[in-house]
Amino acid sequence: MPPAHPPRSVLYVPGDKPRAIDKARTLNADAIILDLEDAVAPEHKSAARDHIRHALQTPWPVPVLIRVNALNTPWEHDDRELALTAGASGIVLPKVEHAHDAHALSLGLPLWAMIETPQGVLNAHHIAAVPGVTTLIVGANDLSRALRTQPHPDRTPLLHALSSVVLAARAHGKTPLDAVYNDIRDIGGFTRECQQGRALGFSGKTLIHPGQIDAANQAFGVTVAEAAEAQALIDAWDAARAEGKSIATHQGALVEQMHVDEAREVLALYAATNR
Ligand SMILES: CC(C)(COP(=O)(O)OP(=O)(O)OC[C@H]1O[C@@H](n2cnc3c(N)ncnc32)[C@H](O)[C@@H]1OP(=O)(O)O)[C@@H](O)C(=O)NCCC(=O)NCCSC(=O)C[C@H](O)C(=O)O
Ligand SMILES: [Mg+2]
Repeated sequence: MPPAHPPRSVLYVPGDKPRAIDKARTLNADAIILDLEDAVAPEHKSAARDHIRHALQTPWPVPVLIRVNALNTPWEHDDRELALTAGASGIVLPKVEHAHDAHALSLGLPLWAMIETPQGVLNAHHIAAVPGVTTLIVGANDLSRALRTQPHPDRTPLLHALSSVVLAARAHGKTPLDAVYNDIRDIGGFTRECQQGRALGFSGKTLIHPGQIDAANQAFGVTVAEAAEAQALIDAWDAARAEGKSIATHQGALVEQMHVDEAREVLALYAATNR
């Protein structure tokens, strides 16, 4: 199922936890990633594939993707076969480092490439340019480890990488999704990180627990007040244009065509997420 709008909230669900998979069906995340990689121990990979195949036999209300194991792992062949035949909405490929990695998993399905290594960040522009790649996801756990950064509440050590991923995705019209927040008890910290991610230009956030969904939907969504403000700006523009003016002001600020386009996008996201 194609997403109606860029996903605000994308929940990882371990492929070897059928109870969590069943629960995910009832949650209000905008998309689901059924995981075969880091959430699943090697001895559970095979059972996880069976659970995922079974889960995809019944329709889902939102797009469901499969995160396969990285290229050149012992699971690559079986994961690829599942990805090709299970009926997923797309494939999430971890540890993409080069454009040819994305080409290697070109299965005719939308590919969400995880940028979670230094090489991946440096090559994000080339990865985002691959036609089948629709989305870039930051994997901050792997990236922090590879960069030897220290945890920081404002993610200062990762800011360059985070912005590089946004830049690469936006340059190619692809969707950038922010990394997971590991402390499932700390909704305040999670909400602040969502707000930071939105400010940096991400469209949404990847999640690990149902308790994170509402905060992500709110942070990356449009409030009633934001929608009203967008409409007021458009009204000011329309009034100015009706008077033959080329530009307008709204509440003392300059309004040009790009602000109107932005306001229309805000209204479109509001409409798509408030049906
Ligand atoms: C982190 C968890 C292991 C915590 O699990 P648990 O202790 O069971 O949490 P709760 O008791 O609070 O769970 C309450 C109910 O919610 C269900 N649940 C929990 N998590 C999920 C989920 N992700 N999807 C669907 N449902 C979920 C529980 O089953 C309970 O249900 P019920 O019993 O019916 O009431 C756990 O949350 C978890 O496993 N999360 C996902 C971890 C994961 O997927 N990790 C891999 C992706 S993140 C990653 O790899 C990062 C990236 O690559 C990087 O490098 O940064
Ligand atoms: Mg990772």
